[in-house]
Amino acid sequence: MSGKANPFESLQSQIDSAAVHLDIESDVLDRLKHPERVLETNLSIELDDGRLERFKAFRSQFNGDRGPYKGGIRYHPGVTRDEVKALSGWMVYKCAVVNIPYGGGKGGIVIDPAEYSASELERLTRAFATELRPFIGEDRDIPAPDVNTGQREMNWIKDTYELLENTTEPGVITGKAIESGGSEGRVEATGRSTMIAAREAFNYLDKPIEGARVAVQGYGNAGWIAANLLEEIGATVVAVSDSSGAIYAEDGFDTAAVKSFKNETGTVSDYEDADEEFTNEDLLTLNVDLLVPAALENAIDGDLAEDVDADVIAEAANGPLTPEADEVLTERDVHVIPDILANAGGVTVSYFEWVQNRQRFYWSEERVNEELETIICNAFDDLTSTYEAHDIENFRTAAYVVAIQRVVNAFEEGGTFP
Ligand SMILES: NC(=O)C1=CN([C@@H]2O[C@H](COP(=O)(O)OP(=O)(O)OC[C@H]3O[C@@H](n4cnc5c(N)ncnc54)[C@H](O)[C@@H]3O)[C@@H](O)[C@H]2O)C=CC1
Ligand SMILES: O=C(O)CCC(=O)C(=O)O
Repeated sequence: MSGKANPFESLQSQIDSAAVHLDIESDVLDRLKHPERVLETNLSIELDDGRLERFKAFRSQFNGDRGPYKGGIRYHPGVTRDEVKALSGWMVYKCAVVNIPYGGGKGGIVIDPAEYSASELERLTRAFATELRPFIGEDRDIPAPDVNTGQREMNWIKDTYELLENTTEPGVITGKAIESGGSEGRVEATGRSTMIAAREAFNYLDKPIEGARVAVQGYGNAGWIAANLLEEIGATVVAVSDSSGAIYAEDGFDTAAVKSFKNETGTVSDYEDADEEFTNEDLLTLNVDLLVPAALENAIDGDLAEDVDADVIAEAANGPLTPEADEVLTERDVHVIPDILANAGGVTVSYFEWVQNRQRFYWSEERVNEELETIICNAFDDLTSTYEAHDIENFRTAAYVVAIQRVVNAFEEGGTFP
């Protein structure tokens, strides 16, 4: 996690901004701002050289009013208890804004996975799955991938859970490999919803997406797919970055070629067809039509927001803007498509995966993408009609108004979503 803002306080401030537009009792509001429970555990595993090492891990279950807790597991040295709490809260409102029947959860292990072997990571992941076992289940809490985790880790968790429970329950986790019960389209889903949300926003704002100049911060699962699909619909991706630095091409990148280069070398820096290399800060303040932060929280704070030179920001990452940045950008008339909508494709296709697992009936990629398109477009329409009807200051607050109302309705109806 970069920057100084505490992401849990950012979440609470986003909820407060929306509550102004809603008629919610203060005790109910207070409940919406705190996790129901947080598991904190120490995982000791044997390293390849025989030593033991201890890793701190968390799982936060924020709110289950609309269904089982749902959300990814992150492996990163910057993971903290408050970060996991914030990420689990964002999941609650994300699932509500796209209207899928889940609450929100999130987990993390404090580790730089690049420093460990595959067998060490497997032992650690299986140890975490063993700790999580009593708290998860297809109707209880359903983890998924996030930063530095993917199909491999999800398969290890599923396998450990099923061995311990002596059952077959692929819906206990999503983001699995296809052969283990994963869904077509899940790997691409986060970047796909970012593209759809950006396309809808440009349409709403009467700006052409064809030829729009795009900068993407973070070239992992979410960022590279968003870049690739935006290129596919005619935008020009002029800048991309990862933790090693940023690169620029005036006429736009062949995003798939940059990805192949990153796969080979581990970074986007030194990519031969770039016009220039610069810093991540330069990328965030580049003159573009669309900026896509797709790395970590707090990428843009209030000071940096003064220098942002984009018309629209689509948040593929969770929490990339601080509340101060939001204030500055609203003032400057920069439209921000919030994370809880822009990156909701990931959890939406996780929902499709869970449905397919439970029915033991698997969909084509075409069907997955069509259903995803419908859900994200409907959510964008809900957002903009609320934005207009209540004369709300920005898209983020409008999204929270829609989402909070749905959570409160479920709570007041006295139980979980069917
Ligand atoms: N994977 C998923 O399904 C979903 C991911 N997200 C969010 O998207 C964001 C990225 O996640 P993934 O793409 O899955 O992770 P990832 O691990 O595949 O990629 C992260 C990328 O960010 C880069 N990065 C890290 N720090 C950076 C910095 N300071 N400046 C520039 N680049 C930096 C890394 O080098 C890497 O390219 C996170 O906020 C995550 O929570 C949100 C919804 C679903
Ligand atoms: O696929 C999921 O269940 C959750 C993905 C996730 O962690 C997120 O949307 O931030």
